[in-house]
Amino acid sequence: MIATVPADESRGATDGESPPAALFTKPIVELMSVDLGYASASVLTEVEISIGEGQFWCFLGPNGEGKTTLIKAILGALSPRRGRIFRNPEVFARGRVSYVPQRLELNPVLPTSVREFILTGLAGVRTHGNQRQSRLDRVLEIVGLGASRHQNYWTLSGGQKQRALLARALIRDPQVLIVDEPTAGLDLAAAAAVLRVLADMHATYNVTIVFVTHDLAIVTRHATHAALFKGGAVRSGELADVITEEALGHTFGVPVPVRCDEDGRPQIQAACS
Ligand SMILES: Nc1ncnc2c1ncn2[C@@H]1O[C@H](COP(=O)(O)OP(=O)(O)OP(=O)(O)O)[C@@H](O)[C@H]1O
Repeated sequence: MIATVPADESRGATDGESPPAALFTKPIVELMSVDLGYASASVLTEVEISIGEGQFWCFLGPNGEGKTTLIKAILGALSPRRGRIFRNPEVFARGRVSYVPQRLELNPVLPTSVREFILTGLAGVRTHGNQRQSRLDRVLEIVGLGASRHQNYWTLSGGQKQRALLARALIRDPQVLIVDEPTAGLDLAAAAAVLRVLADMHATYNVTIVFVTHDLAIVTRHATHAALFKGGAVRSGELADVITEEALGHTFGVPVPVRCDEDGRPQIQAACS
């Protein structure tokens, strides 16, 4: 696990007993006593969350509780009404954060091949020589859309569109990938394909993942950390500290039986009768 230090402390250790400096990575993003809202409407208050390098976060909670609002604040698209947000400049200033939205608001009348669509993800990224092509080939292979590269994006199935959206995010070579309900509405195989890509990005390339989902099975299987959204409050931290019967019951208003496996990882017990 990667420990975090407050944003204003410098990296590295000075005494011989300390762990390697790499363990003291600054947070990618940290919110301190942050309030968020729109016009006169308050959505979240007193948010405290610290997202570190290589962590896999799941944001979980009923509809309309502020998950997307927090993502907007993390991305800098919504200013806090109160409190402070630290964004690690080594990550944010270099454009190494990719966001996959829930839906894409584009005009379907525009003819766009899958290839052209994915390449729009390189906007603002300097590439040299044949880097664009090699990046494109790589992400098409990762998401399994190589054979569809010349197809019209708008004729793809829902699952394929979701994978193209993911490829458009991956082509920036992100250090942080923020995905808003990428498996919603997908069949089991399509959802599994998207999840495989995210899990592989996390495990193989140490990409930090922030994943909004309503699926508890995904949370207990993949997350290292979780944030629960309810009534304007966010409860965040390591998975075992957050995914408890008490916290899930409070968040969803129904009992959710939780047991821990031998590694202390929370598991949701199936509700079979
Ligand atoms: N641009 C906006 N202007 C005003 N209110 C907004 C705006 N965007 C969101 N809201 C409101 O903020 C609240 C939180 O919305 P948000 O989209 O963050 O919730 P969410 O947890 O992501 O929901 P869902 O699970 O349905 O995607 C809702 O009451 C919503 O109506």
